Amino acid sequence: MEITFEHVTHSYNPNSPTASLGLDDVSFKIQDKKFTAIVGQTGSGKSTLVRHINALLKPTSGTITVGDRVITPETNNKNLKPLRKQVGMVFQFPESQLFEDTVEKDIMFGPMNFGASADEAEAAAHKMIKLVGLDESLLEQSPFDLSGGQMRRVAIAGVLASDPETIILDEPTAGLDPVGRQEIMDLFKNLQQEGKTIILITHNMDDVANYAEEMAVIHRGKLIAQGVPQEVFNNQELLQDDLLTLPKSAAFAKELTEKGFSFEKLPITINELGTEIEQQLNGD
Ligand SMILES: Nc1ncnc2c1ncn2[C@@H]1O[C@H](COP(=O)(O)OP(=O)(O)OP(=O)(O)O)[C@@H](O)[C@H]1O
Repeated sequence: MEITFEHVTHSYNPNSPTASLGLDDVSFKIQDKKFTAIVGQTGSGKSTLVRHINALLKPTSGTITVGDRVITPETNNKNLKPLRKQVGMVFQFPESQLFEDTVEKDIMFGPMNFGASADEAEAAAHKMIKLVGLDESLLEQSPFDLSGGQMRRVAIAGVLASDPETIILDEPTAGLDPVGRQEIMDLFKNLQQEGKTIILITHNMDDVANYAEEMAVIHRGKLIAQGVPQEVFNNQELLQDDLLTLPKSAAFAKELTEKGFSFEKLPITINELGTEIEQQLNGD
């Protein structure tokens, strides 16, 4: 689904002395079936931004269009189920939202809430537990007997079980070990290749470089850059003003420029870096 923000401003506690601006006149498009990363410093407004996509937050002014649904300041909370089914959200530390006494019931909760029969929801639980790399035997266990990484996967399976068209991931791999992180990121990439729209909030620039096709940079509630990662990570103004950190490969390439290498554009992945170095050593 294409998602369009038009002049979206969000003020927390408007008309009160504690009012704070979460988003400030943001306009941009998130393309259908693409993998888009949202980056920015802590407190820049990333979570505020994505919470408008399934109307968990309403704009103070402006509109958000999600497929054929338009969200405005007047949107009320009735009839949001179709939107919430279309747009699945994996929150930060989603395992904190597990609450049923078995893993199976936890994964079945979403689909049943959206109208699936118990049989359909059970079939979805069996499919999703395998998809997130866990053994089906865990379905009968209490989610609270699992490791942190397993709980995280169960929570993700619960969101996927409703088969949302768009999946929003708010730092889904925070606190996971590198192998677990890569497995989860590969899962999201596979889902995107199967036709889902993926929106990822992350502080990990290597994940952006390796997985995202588009990225948006938020700073103090404003959208300050958007484009393909290779272009955005080569935006000198953002780098000079410390509004963006570089992926490891690009940072390493930058250091190599002091050792006689030169790059027309900083390579952002290890593969690109390897190819560039090889060509330069061979004098190509
Ligand atoms: N419920 C709230 N009430 C008041 N202000 C809030 C609330 N939630 C967020 N804010 C403020 O809105 C701004 C944006 O916060 P937001 O959580 O969207 O940032 P973020 O980029 O997701 O941060 P992080 O990377 O730390 O998760 C911050 O100044 C924050 O203090």
